[in-house]
Amino acid sequence: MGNLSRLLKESWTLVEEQQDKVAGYFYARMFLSNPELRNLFPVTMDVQRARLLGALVTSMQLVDDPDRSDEYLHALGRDHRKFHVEPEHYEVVGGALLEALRAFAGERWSIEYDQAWREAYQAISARMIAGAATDTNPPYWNAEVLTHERRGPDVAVLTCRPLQYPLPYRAGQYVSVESPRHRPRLWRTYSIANAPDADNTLEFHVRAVGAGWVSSALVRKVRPGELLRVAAPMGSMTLDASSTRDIVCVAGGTGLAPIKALVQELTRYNRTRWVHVFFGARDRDGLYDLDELNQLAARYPWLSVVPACSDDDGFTGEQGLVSDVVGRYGPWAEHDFFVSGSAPMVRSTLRTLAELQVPSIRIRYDAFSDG
Ligand SMILES: NC(=O)C1=CN([C@@H]2O[C@H](COP(=O)(O)OP(=O)(O)OC[C@H]3O[C@@H](n4cnc5c(N)ncnc54)[C@H](O)[C@@H]3O)[C@@H](O)[C@H]2O)C=CC1
Repeated sequence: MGNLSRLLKESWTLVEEQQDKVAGYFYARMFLSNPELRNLFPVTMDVQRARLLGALVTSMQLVDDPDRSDEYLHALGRDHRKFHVEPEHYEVVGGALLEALRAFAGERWSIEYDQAWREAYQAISARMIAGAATDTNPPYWNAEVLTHERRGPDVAVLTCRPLQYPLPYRAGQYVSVESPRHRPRLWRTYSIANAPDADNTLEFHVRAVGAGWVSSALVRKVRPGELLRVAAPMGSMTLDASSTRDIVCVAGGTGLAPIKALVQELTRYNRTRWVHVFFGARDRDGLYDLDELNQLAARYPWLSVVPACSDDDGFTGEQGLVSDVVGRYGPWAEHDFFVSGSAPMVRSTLRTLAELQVPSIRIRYDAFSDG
């Protein structure tokens, strides 16, 4: 670990347990010094509160890994154009962040820590600003909802189409989505569940969970004909067309979305790579897209699908967490992996794969937040 990243981690431990208060103070400072910034944020701040601070801290942790962070931060800068963020706003956010950290770290805060956060923030914001500046696309796309299908009490599969410009993306990537009618200024990330196609349709798989405000609106309120806003694509869980390795996809719940897009892309050119999809859900109803996956498997001989239920004794297929089920098959040492689901599901799957000696360089996944 480099010195900068050590200083950041060390100083973060001074405030980590008071994150909520740090976030509250951070926003208060920001809005006090620049009241016009308040309009960039949702009316109700509950959900937003931990977001910006959380994203800043995650970005800080990437400072040691310029290759990974460059691509990520350029994309994040492009994505932030949807908030109408201007370069000068970055300075205000940086100032408020430092004030909040200083206020809560107390006497143990040092000049060294102060400089480390300044330096890291400067590097991050420069890359985000550069990413935004080179983007010639609109800050977001207005997209009309075409179809909306409930697949169980909490899950919906919906499709939409950008109105004016096509949205360029790669299969496996994700975008932020806003419903201006039902949840103005609240954005939540979803993977696009289909590969890019000529009619520019985008498919999303959404589960309404707990405090997930945007997700509950997308499942329960949004109807065909309404407009959504969709921001710039992000994420690196994409296919390497030059690889000749066979593929294993591990999906938990609606984490199936990007896997479905990857499989669809493979149907266009794959002849030689075996593709195994493990699809885990709590119960049979949670296997909301299994019929379509089975139809694809019937049509493409290189595709196999293994469904698994973790909380359904009556299910006759595989039982258990999908992260364990994948470990019962194999051997997997020569495969490319794609993993998608909740953060705990991704962590458990990575542990299983590490035990099976799968080199981490062959595993692709994107960190995803719920909301
Ligand atoms: N909607 C989308 O476009 C995308 C969603 N995601 C994420 O996927 C998740 C899907 O959530 P739900 O559908 O509610 O799935 P869920 O929480 O019901 O889990 C489905 C299955 O995932 C596995 N799993 C869950 N927790 C696990 C753990 N701690 N260890 C090992 N395996 C575990 C189990 O096999 C379980 O049956 C969400 O966290 C969402 O953010 C990820 C990528 C895209």
